[in-house]
Amino acid sequence: MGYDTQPKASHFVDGQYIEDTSGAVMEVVYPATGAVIARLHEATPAIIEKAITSGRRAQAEWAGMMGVERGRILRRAADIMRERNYDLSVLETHDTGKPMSETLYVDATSGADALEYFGGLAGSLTGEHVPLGGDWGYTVREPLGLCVGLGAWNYPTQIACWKGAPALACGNAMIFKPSETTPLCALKVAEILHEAGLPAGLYNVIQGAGDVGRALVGDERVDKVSLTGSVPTGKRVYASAAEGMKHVTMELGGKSPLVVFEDADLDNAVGGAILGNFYSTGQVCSNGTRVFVHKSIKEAFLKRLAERLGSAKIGDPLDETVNFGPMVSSSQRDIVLDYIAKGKAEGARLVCGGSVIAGDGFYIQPTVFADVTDDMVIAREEIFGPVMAVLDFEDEADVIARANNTEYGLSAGVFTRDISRAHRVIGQLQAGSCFINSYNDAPVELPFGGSKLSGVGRENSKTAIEHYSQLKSVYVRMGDVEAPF
Ligand SMILES: NC(=O)c1ccc[n+]([C@@H]2O[C@H](COP(=O)([O-])OP(=O)(O)OC[C@H]3O[C@@H](n4cnc5c(N)ncnc54)[C@H](O)[C@@H]3O)[C@@H](O)[C@H]2O)c1
Ligand SMILES: O=CCc1c[nH]cn1
Repeated sequence: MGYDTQPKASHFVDGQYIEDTSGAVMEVVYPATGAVIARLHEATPAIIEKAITSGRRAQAEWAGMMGVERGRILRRAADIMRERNYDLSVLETHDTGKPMSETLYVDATSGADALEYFGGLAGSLTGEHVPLGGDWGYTVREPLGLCVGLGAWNYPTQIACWKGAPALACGNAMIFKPSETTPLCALKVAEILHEAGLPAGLYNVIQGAGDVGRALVGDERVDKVSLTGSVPTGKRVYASAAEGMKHVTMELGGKSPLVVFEDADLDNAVGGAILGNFYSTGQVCSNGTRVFVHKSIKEAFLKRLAERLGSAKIGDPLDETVNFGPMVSSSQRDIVLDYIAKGKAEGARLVCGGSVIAGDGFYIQPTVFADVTDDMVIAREEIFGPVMAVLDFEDEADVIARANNTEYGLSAGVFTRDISRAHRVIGQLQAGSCFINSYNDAPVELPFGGSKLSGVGRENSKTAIEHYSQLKSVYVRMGDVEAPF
């Protein structure tokens, strides 16, 4: 069948596509060519109001349904997503520029995993019985109410599902606002959920940039906000949510360390560094962009890395043999080019890449800097593009201290054949999502999220249930009440 990149309308609210052409025009640009592939409108106050009122109305009934019934709908949506994986992957590629060699295996499939996993859990979200001598108590797990999801542009389908699936499983409604850069995929998630039987109003998608997000976060009828985005946005959204004492999940940025010891399997370590720096053209929050390599193997590591980067197939992301696509936008590419210039100016050694690739799309070469020192800007700030910084180390305690010397704490990885060292080092690294002899795996069964400035709360796994529900405690007295007077 194939999806049209121009959706029927900009927003999906109360079970149907709706439009309000008085909202500012948003042009959707295909990163591989620079062509405009859709025109949408930002949500107006009227659209925002409809999303909130329909969400609240629908949530009250949804919360009263049995968990297994809610779960059945989510699992049906997962099946539909898997059936439509090809078309969803083509759309994801148009939205983001990520190559089909990735989107076919990661995006809708990861979204379907979340729907399936939380659909499976929905029937088991119970409280507990607490014996209290002659009396007893019990807890009831209740939904939070109306949740708002705010998405980043790197994984539009995955983010829409990672937030929507646990929210709905717990009996909440969700209004999801995708990134203004990649607004197309979440509309398909909403369509599929409703096709699977989700009652109207429970998963509304509305479009817009920061202003629309701000209006949602500031509305007193919203009970929870889950943001995937940058640290500066996270600080603003967290502060605004705090005004209304709303629940929050913050999935923010990082500058994560990947430590390669001298006994590591070299090709596996190089593979991990490639996955942690160049997958999705480097636009992954958890990327291990500070690669600490033991001095004794540094040159061998760099040689093998340069060889393997030489075989990257850069090009049309719709060609399934291509494995490195464009950046999401020209402005993001400019940010990355600016960092590359800073790396050169600060005296880092450019091992490979460093330039744009001529043409209409937003391509840039996979770039590796060596001899990077801790104080350089490219070792301190999140670049969110295909730029790897390789730093030397010789001592375990020293590299742990240097790896932790950052305000971020999203991810960390270690490559070594010494299993004791692997666990000892990971145990001391300050990060929420860690990897041993691997990098960037994000299965739905494991919690995902950061510490320090990288975030609050966790997505995925049973832990996410804690972030989309709350417990009511009930004390039951079996005898008479003894009052003092
Ligand atoms: N930890 C994670 O899971 C994760 C995953 C993907 C991306 N990220 C991070 O996201 C960033 C890149 O994405 P981005 O550029 O889209 O992030 P961003 O912070 O610019 O925007 C994120 C979302 O917040 C919205 N927004 C912006 N200002 C707002 C405000 N004041 N109130 C409410 N909403 C507002 C945007 O419209 C967008 O939908 C990187 O820092 C990356 O590390 C984190
Ligand atoms: O971009 C961050 C979320 C993520 C990590 N791996 C896959 N998705």
